Amino acid sequence: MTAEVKIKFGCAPIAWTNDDMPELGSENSFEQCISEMALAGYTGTEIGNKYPRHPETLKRYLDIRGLQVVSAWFSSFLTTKPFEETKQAFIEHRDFLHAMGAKVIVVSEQGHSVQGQMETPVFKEKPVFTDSEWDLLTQGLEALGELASEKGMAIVYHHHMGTGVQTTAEIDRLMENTSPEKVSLLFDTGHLVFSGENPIEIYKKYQSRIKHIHFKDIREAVANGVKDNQDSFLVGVKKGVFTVPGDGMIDFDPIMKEIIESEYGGWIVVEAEQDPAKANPFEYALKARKYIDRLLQQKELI
Ligand SMILES: O=C1C[C@@H](O)[C@H](O)[C@@H](O)C1=O
Ligand SMILES: [Co+2]
Repeated sequence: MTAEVKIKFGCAPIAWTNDDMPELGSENSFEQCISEMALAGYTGTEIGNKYPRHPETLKRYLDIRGLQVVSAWFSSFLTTKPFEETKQAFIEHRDFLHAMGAKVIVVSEQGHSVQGQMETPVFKEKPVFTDSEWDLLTQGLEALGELASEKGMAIVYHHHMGTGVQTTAEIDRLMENTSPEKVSLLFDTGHLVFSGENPIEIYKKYQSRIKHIHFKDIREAVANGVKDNQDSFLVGVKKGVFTVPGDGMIDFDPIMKEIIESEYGGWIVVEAEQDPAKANPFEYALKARKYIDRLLQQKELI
């Protein structure tokens, strides 16, 4: 090794069983999922709906496979529900992740979100927050950030297709109106490129606040089709808009260069939801791991 790579690589279970559409991959078991992740060379995992929710039980399954919990998704409803409701659910989620040794908590605002709606065109009908909803969001996120820091953790905000924080302007507004001490950012390559944003620009601008990364690639023709046909986010996923890094339109080489130059020391999680009946999750997880290794080898980092 010629230089120190501080990045750790994890894999998301969504390629085996999709939490947004549990019928996708319902046949894949929890143990198959984590065994295949480990076999493909990952050391971290996020949490899916088949994972045991009891920390000691989950640890037993993961430890013997050399896996650790990196984070897990949390849906906030700061713009549509009383803060207390989000707060109670968040504390439960935080305490579980803390018991599992995770350092960051993925948060995404689902108030007015269309990401889970099968019939709603994702580009045309994504929500746009009003000024007062923005205030509820930014103040609520700062409060969640304070709750996270009570346990030495941080919240990482997940910009997402079909939500009120999707575009560059919306990410900018969120970052400008929240304190870096309380709200960090998750950088998801797939969502940025699908939305038409420039991932390098976002990475450069917010590298000091990016504490978690999701790597996914985009099948360009499918993404264009989703836009032209006015498909929903979920229909786009079923059609195969997402795939693993190295299999789509995104050039990860300059992205990896920025990440390495910024001395990023967190996790990069390969998260490429697609229909497991069409894209074997183990095969694709391995393909991504080999592609990432090739990128690091070209930079003489491994
Ligand atoms: O991080 C994520 C979690 C999923 O549930 C979501 O829909 C996916 O697209 C994603 O990026
Ligand atoms: Co993601």
